[in-house]
Amino acid sequence: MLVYDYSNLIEENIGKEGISSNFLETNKGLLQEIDNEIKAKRQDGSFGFMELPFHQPELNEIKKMASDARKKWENIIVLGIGGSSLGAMAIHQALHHPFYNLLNAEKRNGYPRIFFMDNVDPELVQGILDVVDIKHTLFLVISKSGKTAETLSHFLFFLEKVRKQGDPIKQIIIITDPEKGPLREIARSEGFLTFSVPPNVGGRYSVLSAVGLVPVAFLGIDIDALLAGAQAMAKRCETIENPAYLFALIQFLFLQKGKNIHVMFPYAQALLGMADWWRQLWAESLGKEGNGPTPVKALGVTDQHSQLQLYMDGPRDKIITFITVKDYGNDVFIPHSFKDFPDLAYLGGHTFNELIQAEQLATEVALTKAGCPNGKFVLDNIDAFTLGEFIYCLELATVSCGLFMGINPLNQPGVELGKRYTRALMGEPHFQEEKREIETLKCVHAKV
Ligand SMILES: O=P(O)(O)OC[C@H]1O[C@H](O)[C@H](O)[C@@H](O)[C@@H]1O
Repeated sequence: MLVYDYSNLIEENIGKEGISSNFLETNKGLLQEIDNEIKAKRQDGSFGFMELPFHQPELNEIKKMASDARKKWENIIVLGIGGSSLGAMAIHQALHHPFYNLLNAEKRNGYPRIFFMDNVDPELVQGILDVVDIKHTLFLVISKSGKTAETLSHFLFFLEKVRKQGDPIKQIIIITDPEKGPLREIARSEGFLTFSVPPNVGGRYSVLSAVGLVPVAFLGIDIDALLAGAQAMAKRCETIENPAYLFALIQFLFLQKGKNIHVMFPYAQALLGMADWWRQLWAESLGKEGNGPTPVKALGVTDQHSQLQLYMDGPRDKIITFITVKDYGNDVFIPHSFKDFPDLAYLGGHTFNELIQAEQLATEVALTKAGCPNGKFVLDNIDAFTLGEFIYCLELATVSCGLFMGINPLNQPGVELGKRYTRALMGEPHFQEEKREIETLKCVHAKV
């Protein structure tokens, strides 16, 4: 069971930088208000992501399709960006192999290799053709809006290749809004197989919909367990003192104290993708109206040797959240050699599990001693159930934090403007006004 430990955020442990130990009492009224608002928004359908663990009309179809088709394909290429790829990428990385992006060269236990095309760098687009054989590749085209330029460009590029070398009807699956958007229309007219993203679930909250479930089902990941974990967390969140609300409230209280850099620091290589997924969720949801925390991802132990000096001794503008794992599942001993060298001898006979745990605890205690607020999510192990708990917890925490801050955690007006400018620059005729704005923008060109 996922636990959120906030001991080192309390004054008694951390000193004057911390929050008072009766912060829960003091904020009970506020928590109750937010809880009421969340329940109302769930009821009126605004927070559609809260239904995903319980309501999956396409679940059986996803499972059947994935189990029938996965042995057939050598490769899966996901064409999607942001919320349409980060979640599946994170789950895959967490449950399959921490080096998934390096080791994609081989099929894993008979399941397809997976590639996430989440950039339009021409090197990447062209480069994938050296690695996969188009004839043996299934494409998952994922876009909630169906309008994202990056995803549509990839779609056009690969569709042409498939038309020449394969069969688009067999090789392309579209995941998009059930009714509207160009991808839905194209799927209808071309007859592509589709799955739906519920209209009331925004991209970055969609990992537990077909957006995340379809790609990971193809890899043999237990999507029932993923949803069961999310359900279990949702049940825990029926009472006010739950990990999601407390995490959100604490981040909010520290934000008010000027700690506007929020660091997610997993001590597990496999969870780096989860920190990346959370980074989008937190940044796009909470960066609004001139306010908001800057989410940073770090990796234990790697970043002890890169970022920790700054966290420990730099400006007091950070709150750190470790993610720790009790059982890594795969333990490895450090051999006894060079017993006469004290610098090596003490390591021999320990496991790497012990070493990573010791390094995490050492960092935690050092940060606490230095007065740097730090909390932690404690995971028993890394499995589909725990990831489901974690995902739901952080999604709920994100909207809660947004409500504490008094902003809308569901929109992303800043990103939308950039998307419109891209379309204007690429010649989309409906975006003439944006084109004029770009042309008339009086920028000072200061260059050396
Ligand atoms: O799923 P799509 O509609 O293609 O959107 C993909 C991504 O586009 C933008 O960057 C949004 O800010 C993200 O929240 C979204 O996940």
